[in-house]
Amino acid sequence: MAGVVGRLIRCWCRRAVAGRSRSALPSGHPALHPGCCSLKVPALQLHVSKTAMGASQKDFENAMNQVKLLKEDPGNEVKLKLYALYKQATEGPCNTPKPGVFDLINKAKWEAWNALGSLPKETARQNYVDLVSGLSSSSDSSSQAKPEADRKQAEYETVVMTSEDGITKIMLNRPAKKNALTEQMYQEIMLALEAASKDDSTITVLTGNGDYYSSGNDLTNFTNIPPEGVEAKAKNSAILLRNFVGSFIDFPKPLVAVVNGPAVGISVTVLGLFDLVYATDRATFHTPFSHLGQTPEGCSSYTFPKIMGPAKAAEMLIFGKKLTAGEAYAQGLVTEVFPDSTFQKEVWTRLKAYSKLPQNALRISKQIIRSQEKEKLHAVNAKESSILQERWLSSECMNAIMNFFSQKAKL
Ligand SMILES: CCCCCCCCCC/C=C\CC(=O)SCCNC(=O)CCNC(=O)[C@H](O)C(C)(C)COP(=O)(O)OP(=O)(O)OC[C@H]1O[C@@H](n2cnc3c(N)ncnc32)[C@H](O)[C@@H]1OP(=O)(O)O
Repeated sequence: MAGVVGRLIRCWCRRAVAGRSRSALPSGHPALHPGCCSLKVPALQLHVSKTAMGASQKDFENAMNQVKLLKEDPGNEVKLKLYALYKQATEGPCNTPKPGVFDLINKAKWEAWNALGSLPKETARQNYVDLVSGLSSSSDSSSQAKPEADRKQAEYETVVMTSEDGITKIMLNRPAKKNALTEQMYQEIMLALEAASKDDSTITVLTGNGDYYSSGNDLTNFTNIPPEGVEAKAKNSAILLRNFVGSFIDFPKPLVAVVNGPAVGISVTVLGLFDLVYATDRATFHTPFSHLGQTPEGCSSYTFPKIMGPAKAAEMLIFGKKLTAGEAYAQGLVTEVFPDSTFQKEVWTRLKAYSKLPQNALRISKQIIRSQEKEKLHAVNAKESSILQERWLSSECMNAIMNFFSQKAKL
């Protein structure tokens, strides 16, 4: 553990001495880079959508996220199209000098972009959204060819995904670490939610294995600093956080938290985006953000004051007051509390009964309720993530993380 503390201190000092290092994200398209495969560049036949100029900035951002979740490599030709449309949509017509004849990769990218001529930004944005939507549906249909049960579990190491009786259960599975959320786990939860949104189940459940629901963000996430530096890490983490919370905001089916024990940090804040929260009476709800030099996420800066009123939300989110399950119920964060001895039995009996209700009616009712707020929630998510990106670089945050590891090292 002393090693971890040492690494943290070195990273922090490097940042202080070296000043601001640049982002690890390459310029150009955020997710796909045609340069890594073959260099054949076909003539680009760009399809101009019937609904040109209809895609909003949010549709565009969703499509960019969708690209990251594609299960199959779409190939060089498509990647070049995506790259070109992305550049056209964000920067307009190609405005950079043509790369030299031996700079094959950048030349291919430049030619793809340049081929779009003066295509309006809005049309490029719409074409990008259309192209991604086509890719997502074909990647879904090809993955459906595999037996669902095999496909589901084989993809995950940190969560267990099962489907039974119309209920898909996503179980956080690092009980020895109190289900602290590693970067891999954030990714796997997003993938699992994506799969659950498309499977034939009626209800999706998130729960934890062991005595904890989750102890929140795994603090060792702060110690894996890439060579690009701590700022690049913070930037990538803010993108990860935003995508993670976004997948709860956009989840289309009834989503239930089965809170089997204490919950900390981000595992608490996203509860405001669930449709039902069932808790054992052993559960507690704790958001020690200020203690960690951090600020609220998971849209809690918006959902908590709405759910429990600003005064109680402030006690939790600003001052880090830990709530018992009974208190969380009284404040509207929890739907119902069950005695620990009968928790699993009672909750699953209830959920099995709910899962027999007409599937489409449940889904549509959820969407009516949530759609009123979606735009707002995405805006709050973006703001919270960008504030945290700055916070993670603060000495308050770094010192708090070092304290956690120093305490452990002393034990
Ligand atoms: C810049 C990079 C960021 C990248 C992240 C991307 C997106 C993140 C966005 C969210 C940001 C923050 C939101 C939050 O979630 S803040 C809350 C963070 N969580 C905590 O502060 C909890 C820390 N843990 C504890 O206080 C205690 O462990 C506990 C949960 C109260 C349990 O105490 P205990 O005595 O019952 O058990 P303990 O022996 O401590 O734990 C068993 C082992 O598990 C390890 N562990 C538990 N929780 C965490 C954790 N959150 N991170 C890392 N490790 C954790 C603990 O260290 C023990 O390990 P070991 O057996 O000693 O090896």
